[in-house]
Amino acid sequence: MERIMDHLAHERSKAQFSVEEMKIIWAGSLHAFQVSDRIARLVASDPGFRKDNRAVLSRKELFKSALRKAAYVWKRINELALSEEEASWLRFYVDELAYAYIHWGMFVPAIKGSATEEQQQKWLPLANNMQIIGTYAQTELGHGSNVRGLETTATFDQETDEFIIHSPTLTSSKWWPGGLGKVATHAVVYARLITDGQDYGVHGFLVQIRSLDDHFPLPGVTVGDIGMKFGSGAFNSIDNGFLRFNHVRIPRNQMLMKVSRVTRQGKYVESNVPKQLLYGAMVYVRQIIVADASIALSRAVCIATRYSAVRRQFGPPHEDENGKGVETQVIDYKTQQSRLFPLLASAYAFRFVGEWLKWLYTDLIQKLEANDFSTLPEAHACTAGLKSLTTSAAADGIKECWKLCGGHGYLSSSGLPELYAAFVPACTYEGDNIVLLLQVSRFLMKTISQLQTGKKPIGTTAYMAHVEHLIQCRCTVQKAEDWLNPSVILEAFEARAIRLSVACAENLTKFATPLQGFSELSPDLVEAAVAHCQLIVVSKFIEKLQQNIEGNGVKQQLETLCNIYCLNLIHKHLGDFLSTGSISPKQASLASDQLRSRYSKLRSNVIALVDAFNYTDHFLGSVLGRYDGNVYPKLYEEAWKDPLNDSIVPDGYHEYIQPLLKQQLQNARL
Ligand SMILES: CC(C)(COP(=O)(O)OP(=O)(O)OC[C@H]1O[C@@H](n2cnc3c(N)ncnc32)[C@H](O)[C@@H]1OP(=O)(O)O)[C@@H](O)C(=O)NCCC(=O)NCCSC(=O)/C=C/CC(=O)O
Ligand SMILES: Cc1cc2nc3c(=O)[nH]c(=O)nc-3n(C[C@H](O)[C@H](O)[C@H](O)COP(=O)(O)OP(=O)(O)OC[C@H]3O[C@@H](n4cnc5c(N)ncnc54)[C@H](O)[C@@H]3O)c2cc1C
Repeated sequence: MERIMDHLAHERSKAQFSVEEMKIIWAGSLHAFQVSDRIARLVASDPGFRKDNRAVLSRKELFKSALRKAAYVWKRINELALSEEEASWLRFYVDELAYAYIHWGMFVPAIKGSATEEQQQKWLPLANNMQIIGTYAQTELGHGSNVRGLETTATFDQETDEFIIHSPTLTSSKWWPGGLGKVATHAVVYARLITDGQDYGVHGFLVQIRSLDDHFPLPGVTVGDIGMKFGSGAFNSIDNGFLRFNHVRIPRNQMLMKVSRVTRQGKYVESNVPKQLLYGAMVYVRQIIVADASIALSRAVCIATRYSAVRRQFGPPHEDENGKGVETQVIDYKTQQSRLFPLLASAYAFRFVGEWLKWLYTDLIQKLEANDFSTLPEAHACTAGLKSLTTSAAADGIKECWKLCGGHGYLSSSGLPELYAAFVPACTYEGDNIVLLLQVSRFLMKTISQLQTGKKPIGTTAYMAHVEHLIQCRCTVQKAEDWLNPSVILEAFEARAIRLSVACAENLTKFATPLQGFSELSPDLVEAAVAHCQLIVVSKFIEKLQQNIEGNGVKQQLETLCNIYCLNLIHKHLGDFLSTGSISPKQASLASDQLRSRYSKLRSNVIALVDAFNYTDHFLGSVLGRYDGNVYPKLYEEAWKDPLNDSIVPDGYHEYIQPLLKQQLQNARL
């Protein structure tokens, strides 16, 4: 036991940089670090937030436990008079999915984004004080990605000045909204607005669904939970629900009227605000999900890295500090490094691109407030594309992390199965990842067609202004060290992205209609979108390194991580880089040489780099990822806690094992 604990301490002593300074870089600022650190410790030390028994609870127990915790969170927020920032850290570190997640994450943002000032004044205080609990009811049983295809209707009745909300078919039943099944009292419901016999398409409506007195569904409302979901724990603590309306009436002023409104006379009036703002809550949440992806991936990487330093298998005998022969740490296998270190680099890359996306979103909101809608298409493309790119990579990365931990990674007590089960639906919710990449490719094709009209591309597509150069330029790398030059890397990624996009644009002209072309070429369009989004991540990482980064050795570590992130992408997408002629086979081979050398450079710093995430053992929820590295005794202790070990002889022995053994013994004796 002592040896293992000493072992991680020894790893920490090898770090060539200031972990404390890196913690601040990871958190985003000294202030963010201090607040999050304080709240993380507060949660970890409060037995009311215990979560180590989640995997063995039944669905009903798990759900009730999540309700208890959500109520306790609210109590503590009020008792401690936490600020909004502190409260959101508290919810984050409690790490239990419950109705509050959708209430704060989507219901409140939907009201803020789509309701008029007057409506916000009425509804936001109710929501902010939890006098009502809300959900976001958009998806239907038959319609998820295709929002324009939603069937629920909201028909204006001029006589009573009300909308009649109705589910005309089974497929129009709302399906999936979180917190809807058993908890929410209100919902922002997306429905087709019909007035004067005309269908004006999908709009948002605020609908009360349960009584505030006895919690029963209101007349005309049928509501329930959609059933168990993938994995134990994870999303099963939340009541994703179904909802049907049978001619439910709501006052006209419960239509969210920022984008358009219906007058007392039933006239549909559009404002000067683009109708896409109705989808504003999705842009907001997609931006947050990018930050979530870096957190989910960094948690898994922290577990896999610490465990890889503790775990020893095979190898020439080494001597430990006491001169005793020991096996090789699995982290020293080059295969382990080539699977793990790019994930560590990705966690940092996603953190920084998430930071930038938050800035882009804040900038968008400021512009929208000033009636400047010019950056909305780019913000939509960036949030959609980066949500897709980072969640797919993080979900795959978490899965890889459990494999990196071998058999023990498959144990619930490793924390990895639940982390994976809780995170993998991020590839689907808030927009299926492929559907979102197709949105990016549409934006790219539009940008390319506008180049011919002389329109100057801006923001993340600014590189397209250099199309003539990027189409014919040759990568200048001649030796492995040349791959450490950020401008060389950037140009290779720009060349690959633009060449894939231009090839798609040219191929699209060969089809009878754009629709047919988009359909036939959609796999290529998705690849072009991925290349563009990877370029954004690469360029934002490089930009981060150009900032003033303080702390002994911190910048050097970030440079190595950035090199690994970029070179590993080249290695993974070599087909694209070679087929577009963005680099040559010889240069690809030099990139691999450089990548191997970066792994060796990073090796002694990896434990400190995951320590910089500053995750408490409570938040990590993993025996394998414990800070002290004391894995084996704790695994043994955890095994004893399983309910199956409550009794020596298992329940069922007398019914099923004993008679079987007896029968077989008798048969043998005959
Ligand atoms: C697939 C989508 C994006 C739209 O497809 P489509 O029908 O082709 O286009 P539209 O006619 O709707 O759009 C016209 C125009 O607007 C652009 N646009 C689309 N969305 C946005 C947006 N959010 N912001 C700004 N602009 C937008 C679009 O690109 C078109 O531009 P053009 O210039 O080409 O005309 C859409 O239907 C969609 O978003 N589908 C995904 C559905 C989804 O994400 N649902 C989320 C439900 S809530 C949820 O999942 C909650 C989960 C819980 C949790 O978060 O934990
Ligand atoms: C855990 C979880 C929580 C959720 N919470 C909510 C919530 O709170 N509120 C809410 O309203 N919704 C919620 N959803 C629903 C979610 O938003 C939808 O599942 C999502 O938008 C995808 O839609 P879908 O499930 O209908 O998939 P589909 O659109 O049916 O996708 C199925 C397949 O078809 C492919 N596909 C679809 N369209 C195209 C296309 N045009 N081109 C190429 N391929 C295509 C997809 O790539 C996918 O492979 C939640 C979902 C999950 C899993």
